[in-house]
Amino acid sequence: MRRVIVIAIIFLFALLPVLPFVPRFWITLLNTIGISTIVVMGVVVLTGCASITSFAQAAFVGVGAYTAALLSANLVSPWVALIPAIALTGFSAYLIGVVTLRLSGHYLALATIAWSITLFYAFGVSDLLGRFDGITSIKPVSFFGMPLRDPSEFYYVILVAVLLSMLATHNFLYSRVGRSVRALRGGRTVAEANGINSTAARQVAFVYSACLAGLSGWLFAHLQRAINPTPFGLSVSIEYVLKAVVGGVSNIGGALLGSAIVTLTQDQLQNVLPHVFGSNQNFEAVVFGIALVALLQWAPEGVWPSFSKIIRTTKKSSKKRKFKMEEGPKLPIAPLPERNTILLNVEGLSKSFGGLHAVRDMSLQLSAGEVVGLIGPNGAGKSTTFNLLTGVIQADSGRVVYRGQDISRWISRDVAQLGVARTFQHVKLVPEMSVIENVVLGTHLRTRSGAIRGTLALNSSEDGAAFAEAYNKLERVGLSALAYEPATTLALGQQRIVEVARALCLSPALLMLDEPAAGLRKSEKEKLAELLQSLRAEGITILMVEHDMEFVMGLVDRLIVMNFGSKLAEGRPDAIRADPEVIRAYLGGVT
Ligand SMILES: Nc1ncnc2c1ncn2[C@@H]1O[C@H](COP(=O)(O)OP(=O)(O)OP(=O)(O)O)[C@@H](O)[C@H]1O
Repeated sequence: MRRVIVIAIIFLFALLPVLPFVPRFWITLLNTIGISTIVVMGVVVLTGCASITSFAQAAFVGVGAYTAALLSANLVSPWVALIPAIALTGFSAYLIGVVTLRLSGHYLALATIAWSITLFYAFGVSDLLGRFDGITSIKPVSFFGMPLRDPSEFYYVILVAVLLSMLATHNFLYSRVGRSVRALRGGRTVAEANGINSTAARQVAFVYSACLAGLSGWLFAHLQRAINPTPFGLSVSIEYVLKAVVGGVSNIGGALLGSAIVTLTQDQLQNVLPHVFGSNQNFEAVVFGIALVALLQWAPEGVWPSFSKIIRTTKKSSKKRKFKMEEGPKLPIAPLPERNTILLNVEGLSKSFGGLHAVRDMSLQLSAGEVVGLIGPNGAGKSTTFNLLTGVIQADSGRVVYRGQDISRWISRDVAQLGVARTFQHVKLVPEMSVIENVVLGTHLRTRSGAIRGTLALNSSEDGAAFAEAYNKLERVGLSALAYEPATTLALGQQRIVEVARALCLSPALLMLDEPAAGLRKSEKEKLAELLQSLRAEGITILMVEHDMEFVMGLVDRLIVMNFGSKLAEGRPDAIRADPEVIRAYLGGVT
């Protein structure tokens, strides 16, 4: 049904230019909205998914437009110039990204402003690009020998470009690489812990959004057939961000909605206000600014969430994205180390924060296949030890050897590559993703599809296998019934178990669980204990921080007790329970 409605809407838009009662300026407005939607979709990918704010998008449109104008004027047909226009824009974004994406937050936003100004003046002072007068008489795009000079003819090129870029962006965002970009919304720590290179993911988002801007620039050049630097300046970049914010940065539909709302509102204000105020001053900018502030008060997440809610209510259905699962090619499984061999050897690990010794001269050893509990009072240094072992933070001194390899200076994603999976004390799920999408992030290192395969939807078999694996792990932890729910609607205890399922998707040899039983009910704890026992039986080594002594004592082979950053005691549960030092420091206060 949904497909029929979409096809009907596309058909209606395709008919517009030939309907006699449709005024010409509608087509002009729709062309503007279409060209802008493609750029704003890039802003959605950047800001809504990768948490990057860029004010350089108009400048990237300029790179695409000038490349198209130069190539088609001097050398080749406009169609042939399309690929270099997109590729050169993407490449310039890659170069800019290499030097700029190390920054984050407002420093990054400021850097993109600097790039925007730089490129604007580069266009304006270049003789090749016609300085501030620009390039005129750009060749029109031809279709089977017929030049598309009229905006109502070029409208179809824009319509197809908008539809294809929406489809491509959808494919991209729901592909393996797109998910790694969206995972950035959960923070870089969780992305890296699952083996995702968060810097590369940011770079991919930056290049992808620039490619969309390059396509938009190509369309702009051949629609206007004359370009100069003005539409590629900073104020236009700000307008693109504004459109994304108005529409809603978290959805592709928000790009279309935001572009349409802002473009149409600006147009109407320009028409109406001179009559109201009796003068041709720039009143629309003032009224538009006030309307925008009011809108953001009413809908801080943009218009799309309210809009989609209305559609869903009228359809009387709840929207839950399902994913194809394929039992065909299984994902690779890393062989487990031989039972009882030394898996992890930690010697003299220390870490201070300012003057605080969070971990002090900590040593421990894990053998393959055992379950070990790391316990101790609050602030004893357990989570810091976890972070040191998994490369989230670097130790001041000491050595970590995993399966014979010194990994003391390794970063998180490289440690994950060795089959070390973890959960977090403070749950780290990606809020914008469903439960199963969060879990499938754990398969990142066991899958290979790149951005191009994903964008062209050529990854369905591997993706299907990844989702089958994720569903399988959710079944294993008892949460498959909630697979398609938004992750953050689950109870906190269940969210912890989702993290366990995600960690299992990594096919780990060492599973490190930070307070997995916190927030669980008794029956849920029993199920978790059963799961951990079955993992032990399979040969997976488990290191677990836990405060629930009843849970931990019945499960572990060995306990390591920490206090004030150091190891206080180590031994079998019975011995630890009877240790007077441990009772004094910790167990005396724990029930
Ligand atoms: N990034 C940080 N910056 C500064 N201090 C930190 C940081 N991380 C941990 N600490 C401090 O290091 C000490 C050990 O913290 P840690 O979280 O490792 O303890 P813990 O044993 O896991 O405690 P809990 O059981 O309460 O989680 C605490 O005093 C904590 O405040």
